[in-house]
Amino acid sequence: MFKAFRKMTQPIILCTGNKNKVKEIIDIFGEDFPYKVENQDIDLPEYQGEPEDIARAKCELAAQHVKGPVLVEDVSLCFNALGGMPGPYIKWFLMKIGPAGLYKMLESYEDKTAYAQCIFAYCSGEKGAKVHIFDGRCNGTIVSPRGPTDFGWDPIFQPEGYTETYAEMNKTSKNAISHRSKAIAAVKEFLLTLKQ
Ligand SMILES: O=c1nc[nH]c2c1ncn2[C@H]1C[C@H](O)[C@@H](COP(=O)(O)OP(=O)(O)OP(=O)(O)O)O1
Ligand SMILES: [Mg+2]
Repeated sequence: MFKAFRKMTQPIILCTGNKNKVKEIIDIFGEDFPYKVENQDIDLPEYQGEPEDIARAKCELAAQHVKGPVLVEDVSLCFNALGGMPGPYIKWFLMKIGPAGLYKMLESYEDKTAYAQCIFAYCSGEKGAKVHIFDGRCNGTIVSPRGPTDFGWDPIFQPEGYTETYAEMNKTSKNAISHRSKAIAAVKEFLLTLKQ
């Protein structure tokens, strides 16, 4: 079946400055993924707005810069009690108040549910090429921080149906159910069926 695919000669450039993302993305694509994916740490400005529009704009900037196939992703952490905030602004909240501060934000609310959202955007980089969007979500609860603190808000996000936070889970378990893996499943399907 794989003979039907022609490997792209040009690598897909994954534009992100986040090394933890790169590791998870490469692991989730897996070894049998027939495209070469290379990371470029390009600091792309992020617009304000809806998550999909942010990812789209980020992808357009990446494509202009790389002038070839690009993949970007934008992650939101949305608290249901707060109408989806911090959402795409989670990075700045995390930087200013940390995971424990984020948990405290929900102190006066009974509803501690949240969802993690990962939006991938792909563009071939050809003139006038459109941006393709892929959305992956994982529902969960915001809890007092537990587990290693090496990746963002992982210590406060406990996915639905699990007793461990993302941070406490081993990487294989997180990658099997995460917002990121759901979005990547859609990216993979699209790229594997791309007519070349
Ligand atoms: O699976 C995750 N588990 C825990 N934390 C995570 C995850 N994925 C992203 N994060 C953090 C990184 C950043 O603080 C914010 C998203 O912001 P976001 O703009 O998408 O990431 P970023 O600026 O680090 O990298 P990029 O260069 O791809 O924009 O949530
Ligand atoms: Mg960013």
